[in-house]
Amino acid sequence: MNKRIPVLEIFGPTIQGEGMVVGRKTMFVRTAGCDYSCSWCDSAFTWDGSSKEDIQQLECQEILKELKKIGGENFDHVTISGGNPALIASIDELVDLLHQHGIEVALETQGSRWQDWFKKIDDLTISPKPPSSQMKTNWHILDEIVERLKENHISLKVVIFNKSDLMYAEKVHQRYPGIPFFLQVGNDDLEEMESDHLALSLLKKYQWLIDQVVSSNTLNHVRVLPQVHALVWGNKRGV
Ligand SMILES: C[S@@+](CC[C@H](N)C(=O)[O-])C[C@H]1O[C@@H](n2cnc3c(N)ncnc32)[C@H](O)[C@@H]1O
Ligand SMILES: Nc1nc2[nH]cc(C(=O)O)c2c(=O)[nH]1
Ligand code: SF4
Ligand SMILES: [Mg+2]
Repeated sequence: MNKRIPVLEIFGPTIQGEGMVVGRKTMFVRTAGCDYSCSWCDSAFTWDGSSKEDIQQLECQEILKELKKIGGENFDHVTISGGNPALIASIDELVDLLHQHGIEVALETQGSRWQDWFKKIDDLTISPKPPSSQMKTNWHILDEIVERLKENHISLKVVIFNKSDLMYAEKVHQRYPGIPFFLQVGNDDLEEMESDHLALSLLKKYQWLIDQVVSSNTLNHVRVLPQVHALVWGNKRGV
């Protein structure tokens, strides 16, 4: 087994800008590689080859050292995202190491692959992909992942760009009614470098999404959120 983890960036402390622990002070570890290629991925550099020279193969001790170097004593929570961290078996050891140091661990993944170490994650977000992404959900795998995690602190988060994405979100929520459910504003302005312009357009999209959800009779026990980090810092990397 390869004990090293392909890491593209380590950053923070910042706040978790999305979903179930939004606002939580956290560090990020972003892994390289994804089994999907979503049309609107805001982290495409993790899988499209454009940053392949930045990938570092790190042991978990080295990751902890880098987290401490950047974050000092100013954090007690680490979010592992990607790419898809669920491709990497050796994250198991990283989760244990962080826990040994009193650090809580969150995970962002799309629900396409299972790892046994999911059971140890403190805040686990599963983000199945709607039609606008051009990806196809494997419902059998998703059913199994949700079933295995029913005792854990998990949530479902669907990014919304249009009405067919909303219909997909309704389907996901109806399929897993007991799981905390988040709808997230989609950002299709990934080239906008003027953060004020981006914030304005994202707020308009947030308003549209709220309007859609309040007028739905299937999306009742749900939460609607923007990507807070995109509102504050725009499309900047490493925040
Ligand atoms: C970059 S992904 C990495 C983790 C995992 N591959 C996944 O998709 O869940 C982290 C989160 O960002 C969301 N995301 C990616 N691109 C986005 C965009 N353009 N607008 C809004 N959310 C986006 C994903 O849906 C996911 O919830
Ligand atoms: N602040 C902040 N919050 C986030 N939540 C999920 C992120 C991700 O890219 O997975 C992300 C990110 O990149 N930055
Ligand atoms: S699954 Fe996540 S990282 Fe992979 S392409 Fe989609 S949004 Fe990007
Ligand atoms: Mg992101």
